[in-house]
Amino acid sequence: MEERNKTLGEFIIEKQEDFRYSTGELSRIINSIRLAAKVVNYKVNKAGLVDIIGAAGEVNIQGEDQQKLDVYANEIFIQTLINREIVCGIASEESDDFITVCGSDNSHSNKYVVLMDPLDGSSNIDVNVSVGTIFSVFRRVTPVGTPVTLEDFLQPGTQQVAAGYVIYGTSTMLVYTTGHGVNGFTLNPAIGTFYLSHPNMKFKEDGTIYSINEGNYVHFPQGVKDYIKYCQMEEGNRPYTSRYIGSLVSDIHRNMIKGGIYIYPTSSKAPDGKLRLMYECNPMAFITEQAGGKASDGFRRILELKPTELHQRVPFFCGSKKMVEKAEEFMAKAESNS
Ligand SMILES: O=P(O)(O)OC[C@H]1O[C@](O)(COP(=O)(O)O)[C@@H](O)[C@@H]1O
Ligand SMILES: [Mg+2]
Ligand SMILES: [Mg+2]
Repeated sequence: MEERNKTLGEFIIEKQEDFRYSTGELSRIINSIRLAAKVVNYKVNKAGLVDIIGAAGEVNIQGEDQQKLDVYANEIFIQTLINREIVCGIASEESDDFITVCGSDNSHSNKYVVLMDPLDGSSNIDVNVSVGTIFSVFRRVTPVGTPVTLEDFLQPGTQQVAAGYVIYGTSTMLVYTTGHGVNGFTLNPAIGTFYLSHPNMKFKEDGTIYSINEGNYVHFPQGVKDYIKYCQMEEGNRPYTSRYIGSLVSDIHRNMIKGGIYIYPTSSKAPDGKLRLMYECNPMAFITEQAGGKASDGFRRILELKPTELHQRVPFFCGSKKMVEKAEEFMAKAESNS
């Protein structure tokens, strides 16, 4: 069958042997994410019609006003994973603590935990701009048959067995890796099937797009200010193009296809940065590296950071390898001059 016409289901069955742990559980997790994404997509596409825009009236553990779609997406993904009894634990941006999934036989027999940002880009919901979902999968480290512990979640990103994102944009796509490259599937809404539309996705080694919220310029570290000025200088293929959607998934997806860098640095307003290591930076870093790009906190490889808290934030530099390396040069130079 022509590669592009392959469905996600056919792809998973064929690649079964590619999974780092060739077990049906991992493919069933990806399939469950697919099913939940279709349900969320239905609402996202009709947000204005079905009154799922606006604030839900609660503040989440991040101290952010939860949007109705944050809450809805969180419930759909969590319930789907629980009902299909394929994971032993779930952590979410929208849930204070991790969720233990013991199974109907109370056996805690499953081997994988899923961490997720159920709705990424919340500020875009009310203005009809693309949003996403991000997920990360680890194999538990405590004994199967016992309740999961925080230790099963707080693993360095290098231990991920799968990671992916859904982008609810001009089309809905599921992009994921199991450690053997990155593949993108586009939903055909007429029949509700995802088709392999972007096989073996790769980051261009260099690029001319930089994505950063320049409104915070005055609050940025000197190295970031110096890199922004570098991007804006008239020299060679610069000035670069500035593109910032305000949805991590969308900005990184575009930069992967066109070449570019996304930066969410520390600032006097966000001393650790804004993005969360466990369910935003780790999964996007795994995908980025699998696509030949680079992801760091400006100094250290994201995937090697040892997590200490479920919702911890880190600075995030992610994208085309040469662009991230150039930004890291400016960070190191500013550090040595300080
Ligand atoms: O509005 P800011 O501060 O530039 O932050 C935008 C960033 O915040 C986020 O929306 C954070 O994700 P959530 O929407 O899941 O909280 C990213 O998707 C996006 O890149
Ligand atoms: Mg997010
Ligand atoms: Mg979110």
